[in-house]
Amino acid sequence: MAKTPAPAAARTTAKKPSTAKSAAKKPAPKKPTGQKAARKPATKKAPSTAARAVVDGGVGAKVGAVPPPLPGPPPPLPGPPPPLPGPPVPEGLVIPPRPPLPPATGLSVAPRPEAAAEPEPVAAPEPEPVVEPDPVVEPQPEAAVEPEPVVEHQPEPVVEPQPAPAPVLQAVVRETEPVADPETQRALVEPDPLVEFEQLVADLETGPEAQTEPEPTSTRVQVADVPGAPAVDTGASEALLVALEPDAEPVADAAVPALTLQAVTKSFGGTRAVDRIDLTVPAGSFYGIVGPNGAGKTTTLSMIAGLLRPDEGVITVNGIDARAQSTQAKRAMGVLPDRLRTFDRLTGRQLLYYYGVLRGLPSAVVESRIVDLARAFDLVDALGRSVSDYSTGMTKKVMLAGAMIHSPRLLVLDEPFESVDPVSSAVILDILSTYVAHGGTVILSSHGMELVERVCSRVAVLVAGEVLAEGTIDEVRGAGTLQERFLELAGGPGDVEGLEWLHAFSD
Ligand SMILES: Nc1ncnc2c1ncn2[C@@H]1O[C@H](COP(=O)(O)OP(=O)(O)OP(=O)(O)O)[C@@H](O)[C@H]1O
Repeated sequence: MAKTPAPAAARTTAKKPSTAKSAAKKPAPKKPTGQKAARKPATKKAPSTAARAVVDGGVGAKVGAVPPPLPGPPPPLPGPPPPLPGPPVPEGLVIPPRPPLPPATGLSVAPRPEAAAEPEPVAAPEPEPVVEPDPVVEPQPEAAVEPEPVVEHQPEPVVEPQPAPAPVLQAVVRETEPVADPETQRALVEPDPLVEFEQLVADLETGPEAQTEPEPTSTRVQVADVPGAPAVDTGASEALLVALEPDAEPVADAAVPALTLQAVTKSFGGTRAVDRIDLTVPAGSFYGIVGPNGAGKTTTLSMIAGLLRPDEGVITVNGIDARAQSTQAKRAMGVLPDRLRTFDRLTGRQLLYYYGVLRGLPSAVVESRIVDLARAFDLVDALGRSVSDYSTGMTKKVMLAGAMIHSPRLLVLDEPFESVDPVSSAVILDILSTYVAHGGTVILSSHGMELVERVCSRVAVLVAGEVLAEGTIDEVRGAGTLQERFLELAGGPGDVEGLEWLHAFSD
């Protein structure tokens, strides 16, 4: 097909893109299965004195040497275990007000039956059990202070009570460990403290307007069935949009772009991932970033989201310098990161609750929005399950829901439609389009040229870290399609010569 040159209107960089393809990214790390180590039997009975003597090879290990039963009352159970070691709380962390704990959640640190039965007399003094009936002497102090039962059973009561807000917070803090895992946290390759958790914690400082946000009167629209997919509640998306309509508070200056990047640069070692790019995303626009693998899309979006720090350049969000006033900038954003890193040992409901309360929303508002989001994203039946057991598409949907729950003005979405089924994609598109129509701004990356062409108002073509074309869809694609223009800018398909061996089958 003949290639049509881009119109002059499009801001198209004349330079020829590098034909060298960037190295493919490492495959996403396998999701943890969340299995726990098998517990050892909880009630391990202490052997009798004689039996211990046999086991220990002690002298006089004869059956007949079993002493008579103790005359006195049974020794008291060891006291309650020491308090649970608290998770490290980041400095400055302010835990939002929590609703009262539900009854019988198992969160209590009172001694559990297993812990009480656990006292294995490791080195109990044996000498005179009969003449020493004093129950104070008999209980083994080792068992009383042994921390093992506490540590071993600790995770269960935290995760089990699904609708309980308090366990959510506790589990969340504990789940910060994976964030520091170098295998799964590419963003942590550099010594940048701005990780997602910090971002969310910083959002605890959310202003009073969010704290006092009234419960939205979520007009539940009844299900308007999607043909062929009655399970998806598209009506919920409308109800959701009532709740998620971007903050009605007017921006100081409507002419202020939702997002700007000026000469933003990022290198990883010798790899210049983003090379002095300039972008302006008008408020209320649906903005697409496209580019081949390794072009720098994720790096760009991660810098916008505050997950990576630019080496150079300035990013503003609603006119706010994202570096100088990072908390305010982050408060205005909802982020779907490229890799589905999240606290996946929580259930979907817990995760969404966590997203909401860390954004400063009142508990009742969060719970109401969870209902709306779950219906819109077809996650109602999955809310009670651990996110680690979700499919990739389900995980993406619950994280997208979490990005929206505080109705931010700007959504930064890295490949939001990847792995999502067509029906859910249609619902998400519907939600996002209406969100933009109500004044919200979406910036997303995608490999779907047809989708970008259809839904985005503006697009930037990023190749080898540089913006080679930017403008409205019509400006960038010219007389052809966006796909044709993309291939022209990205250097066309790779060279398939040399693969003839593939056609000479090995069997
Ligand atoms: N943490 C990192 N450490 C080292 N190199 C990195 C890191 N992150 C990105 N890169 C490199 O930066 C370049 C841009 O990567 P990036 O992930 O931004 O591309 P992308 O356009 O999102 O690609 P894709 O379409 O495959 O998702 C690539 O060469 C990549 O290998």
